[in-house]
Amino acid sequence: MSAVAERRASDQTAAPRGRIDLHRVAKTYGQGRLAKTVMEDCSLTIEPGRLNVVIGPSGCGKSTLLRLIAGFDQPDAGAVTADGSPVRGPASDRLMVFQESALFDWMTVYENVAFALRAAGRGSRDIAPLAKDVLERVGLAAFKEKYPGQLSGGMQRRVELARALINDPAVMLLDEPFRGLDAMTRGLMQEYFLRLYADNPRTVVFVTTEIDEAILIADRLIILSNVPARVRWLVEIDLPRPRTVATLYEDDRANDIKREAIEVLHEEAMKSFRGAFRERASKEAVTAGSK
Ligand SMILES: Nc1ncnc2c1ncn2[C@@H]1O[C@H](COP(=O)(O)OP(=O)(O)OP(=O)(O)O)[C@@H](O)[C@H]1O
Repeated sequence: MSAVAERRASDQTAAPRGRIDLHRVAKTYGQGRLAKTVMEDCSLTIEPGRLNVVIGPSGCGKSTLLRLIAGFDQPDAGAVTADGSPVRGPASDRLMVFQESALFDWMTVYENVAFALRAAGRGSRDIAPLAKDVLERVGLAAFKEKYPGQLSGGMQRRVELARALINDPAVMLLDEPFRGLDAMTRGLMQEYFLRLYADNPRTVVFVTTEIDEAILIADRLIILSNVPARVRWLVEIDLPRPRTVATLYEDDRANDIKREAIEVLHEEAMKSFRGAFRERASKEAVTAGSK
């Protein structure tokens, strides 16, 4: 058993952690004429220990949803709770892995991974076996003395995953973690991620814009509407694991889910397109009127 999994197993008497509830959440950015309501009356329950994938039209509020759960932003109305307690700010129990690399360039891979535990006052003897374990799990044990700049994009993302995982958070929030990687590296990262998840299950909210990626990894697929975001469609992805891209291509149920999801996404994207068109037309009217 891995060092991280052992730590988790020793805590098995506790109730499962990592339940997230959003109750009628609203979020607006900006003020006055620049105000943009990104989320309105949005309710959602994320059950503990499941891999939830969130997908939706561009700019619909996917990152906002993660930021509210992480506690980086506060709702203007409604409530976000984690295990029944209001989310009032970031906590080590809810960790976010960002779209872009947030590694410290001046620290080695090992130092990056160990950083949060060191900052929390843990000693080297305590940290070393955990760091060794997570680095092995992401296939980077041989690279622990390298600096981020010496690694490929895929390797940097794996360091990010290791850095989040070593803290053993109840909830992991991943904001398009494989964005920008070439197709082959992305495929490998999905495999790494699924293996890591199988060994270290927990609540995951994973944002992606790729429907194939979503169906490959999800226990549950959540499609958000066009802005203001609400849950538009929620489906259990009850396909057997382990899954591979090749087996999903030939699976009727996977293809049905994909077809339906694409229809919903298309409808929502068209609303976004029409909304942007109307917004532009009304701005032009205001500009013309002020001349
Ligand atoms: N801090 C902010 N101030 C003003 N507007 C913001 C802010 N953060 C996000 N927005 C706007 O809110 C909307 C939703 O943003 P968000 O990043 O949550 O969407 P998204 O679905 O993750 O987008 P993408 O698919 O492009 O990653 C966008 O129009 C964005 O421009």
